[in-house]
Amino acid sequence: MSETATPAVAWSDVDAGVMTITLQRRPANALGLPIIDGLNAALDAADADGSVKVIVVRSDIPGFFAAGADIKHMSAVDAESFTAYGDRLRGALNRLASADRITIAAVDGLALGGGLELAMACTLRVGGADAKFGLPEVKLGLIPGAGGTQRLPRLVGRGRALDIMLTARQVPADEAHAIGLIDRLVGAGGAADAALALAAELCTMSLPAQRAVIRTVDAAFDTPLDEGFRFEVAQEQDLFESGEAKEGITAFLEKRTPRFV
Ligand SMILES: CCCCCCCCCCCCC/C=C/C(=O)SCCNC(=O)CCNC(=O)[C@H](O)C(C)(C)COP(=O)(O)OP(=O)(O)OC[C@H]1O[C@@H](n2cnc3c(N)ncnc32)[C@H](O)[C@@H]1OP(=O)(O)O
Repeated sequence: MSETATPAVAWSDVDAGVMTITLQRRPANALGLPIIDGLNAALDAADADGSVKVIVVRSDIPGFFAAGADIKHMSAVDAESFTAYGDRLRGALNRLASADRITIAAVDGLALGGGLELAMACTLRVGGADAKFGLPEVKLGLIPGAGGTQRLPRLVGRGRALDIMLTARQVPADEAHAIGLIDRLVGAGGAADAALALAAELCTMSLPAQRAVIRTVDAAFDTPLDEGFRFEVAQEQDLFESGEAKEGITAFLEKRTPRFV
């Protein structure tokens, strides 16, 4: 089937607070404009629907989550276009990273270059045992220019990040889980189902409280400790005065499941 017949990105209706975004651009989910624009369209749909609490990003291409920026297109653009297209890719990934909801990358197969940078822009990562991860840009004379040099060290530490980026090697899923690059390791081919199960579990909690946890944890990487403690207290205070905390505390005392918004 031609690429034009099948959109590069599809997204589901919202099911109990969960939206699934599926990357389906053959042959390798190369991150060219079809995927960049499709990802933005999917995020527009999520923003338009106030009921989305968790987004799962998965691939429908066997063997690939996403193989990175589109090298075929890269060979055909000049420096100005390279930067312009790069800005569009970076914009889409940063929009994913700042989505006002939890995002989970479900990785079966290869997540390389911009494909891993897309996964690292998500809140959490679930990897199947057959998944492999890498930032091989130095093989192309480039660097991971869609957030990889900033997000990978924050996830795995400076030394491991340099090892992965300087050697351009592919990191198997069990190692990726051991070093903190992925958060859940499941059976081969099982990442999407496991991510959806995790999403359902997350949807039973308070999203405003989860957003505050993400904000305060992310602040820890760029904030002196005392300032971070103050930020944490301020977040806690705001939540305690919110209806969410009142519902959560009341539900506990009434021995029932909280009904969060
Ligand atoms: C209009 C938009 C323009 C976009 C371009 C400009 C954007 C600029 C962005 C700025 C940079 C941001 C930072 C990100 C940078 C990157 O991500 S650079 C790319 C990093 N990724 C890689 O280096 C991986 C390249 N691929 C491979 O190494 C191998 O393909 C593989 C993944 C290891 C699989 O190997 P194998 O099983 O042998 O299969 P292949 O035959 O090699 O591949 C199958 C088909 O898939 C195509 N393909 C694979 N990767 C890409 C890719 N990244 N871009 C485009 N196409 C890719 C490959 O060409 C094969 O296609 P066919 O030959 O047509 O079958």
